[in-house]
Amino acid sequence: MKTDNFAMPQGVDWIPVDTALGRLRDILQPLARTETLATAQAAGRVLADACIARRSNPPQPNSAVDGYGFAHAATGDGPQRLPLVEGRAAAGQPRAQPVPEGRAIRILTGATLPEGVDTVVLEEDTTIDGSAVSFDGPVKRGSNTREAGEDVTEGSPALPAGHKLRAPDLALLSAVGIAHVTVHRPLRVGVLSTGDEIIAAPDLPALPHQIWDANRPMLLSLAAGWGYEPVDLGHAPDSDNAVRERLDDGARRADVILTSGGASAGDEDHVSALLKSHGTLSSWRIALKPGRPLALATWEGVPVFGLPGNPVAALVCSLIFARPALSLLAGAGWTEPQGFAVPAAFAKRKKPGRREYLRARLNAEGRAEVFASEGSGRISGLSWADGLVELHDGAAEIEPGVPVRYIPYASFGLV
Ligand SMILES: Nc1nc2c(c(=O)[nH]1)N[C@H]1C(S)=C(S)[C@@H](COP(=O)(O)OP(=O)(O)OC[C@H]3O[C@@H](n4cnc5c(N)ncnc54)[C@H](O)[C@@H]3O)O[C@H]1N2
Ligand code: MOO
Repeated sequence: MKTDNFAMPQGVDWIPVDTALGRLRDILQPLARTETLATAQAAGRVLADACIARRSNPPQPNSAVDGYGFAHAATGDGPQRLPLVEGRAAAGQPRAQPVPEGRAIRILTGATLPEGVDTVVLEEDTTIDGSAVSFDGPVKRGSNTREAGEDVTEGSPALPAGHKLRAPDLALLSAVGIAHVTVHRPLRVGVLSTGDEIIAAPDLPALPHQIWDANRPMLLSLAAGWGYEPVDLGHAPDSDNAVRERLDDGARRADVILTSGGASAGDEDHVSALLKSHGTLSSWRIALKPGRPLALATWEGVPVFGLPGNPVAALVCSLIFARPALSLLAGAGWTEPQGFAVPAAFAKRKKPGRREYLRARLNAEGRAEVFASEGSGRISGLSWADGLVELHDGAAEIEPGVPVRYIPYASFGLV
């Protein structure tokens, strides 16, 4: 981190979402640990260095189709008839002898163009009579061929540092001869739940006043889905010592810690209290619904995101704040979710002052419908939804048909 705390400038009270995001982006820096992996094993990892093409793709000019190759110079308008040379050129079986001007050769897709061939005519556009191929001219010079390096040239960057490797990237790197890549080590994301009412797992008995931990499995799974190493820090009751012990454990085993619960300023909000007494807490009151309280701190130098306890707020805060922040820490840079304007299937009057995220999904007409309740404890709405509708900070009068910004879960890397 560039500074050891997340303090907002003096006088900032309710923090607009964009200000909070800008602040996080300024404060956080990538963690430097890297390792070298075989390209084939590196899917999901983030490149620490640019990958420079060891050779061009394609390495040599070749044919894009099955057909007949020849020198363009010997052809013209109208019917063409070129005698065929013996043999053929096929992928992996290059032809050593040149093709004389005025003659043609049988050539297959992917075959290196033999010397003397710069143009290929598609098999379906030809007729063969004995030892000659006929077709209608004119044929464009270079047609149905692929130039050496037309895709990637040797020595050029095939992929930049910070790129997260996906399946197609393994194809590209392999094609240009890159067998090993230097990648960031996966970010270790510690997840801790807090609260006296929380029972660690649903296979344990719970009294009526107790609830099973819903946030921890959700956050661990989010971290894993984003390509990080989830580190389960368990659950701590509302006691300074218990929370302290878990945070110490987290600082040893994780690069960043997500806690949930105890983030606001109530009597039992031990996470805030403890982080504050440790000296590096900034409690951000964000102009956001749901997810108003967000505690940001460092514990033994490890960034801690104190997410609100309500599961809906915990998820929204994770998607909006933790996701881009973790991406930056992991070396993949800041990320913005991709949203789409779609007509609303609902009506809502919104007051100015807070940005709102509504649990949403697209109906059969491609309109965004929203979950019946905005209650921050209504976990079922998170499962009902396939994404979020984002309502900007100002006032809004939404009627059915009015365009709204819909962000699918998939745009948040939530699958
Ligand atoms: N006086 C005020 N009270 C509250 C405010 C406020 O600004 N002033 N903000 C409200 C909002 S908004 C939220 S969100 C919550 C956030 O509170 P905490 O982060 O301190 O969370 P808790 O009080 O510990 O829990 C809130 C709620 O969530 C349940 N919970 C907590 N952890 C889990 C878990 N792991 N799995 C399932 N459910 C969990 C907890 O039982 C509570 O019902 O504060 C409001 N109050
Ligand atoms: O963050 Mo709270 O859940 O907005 O309601």
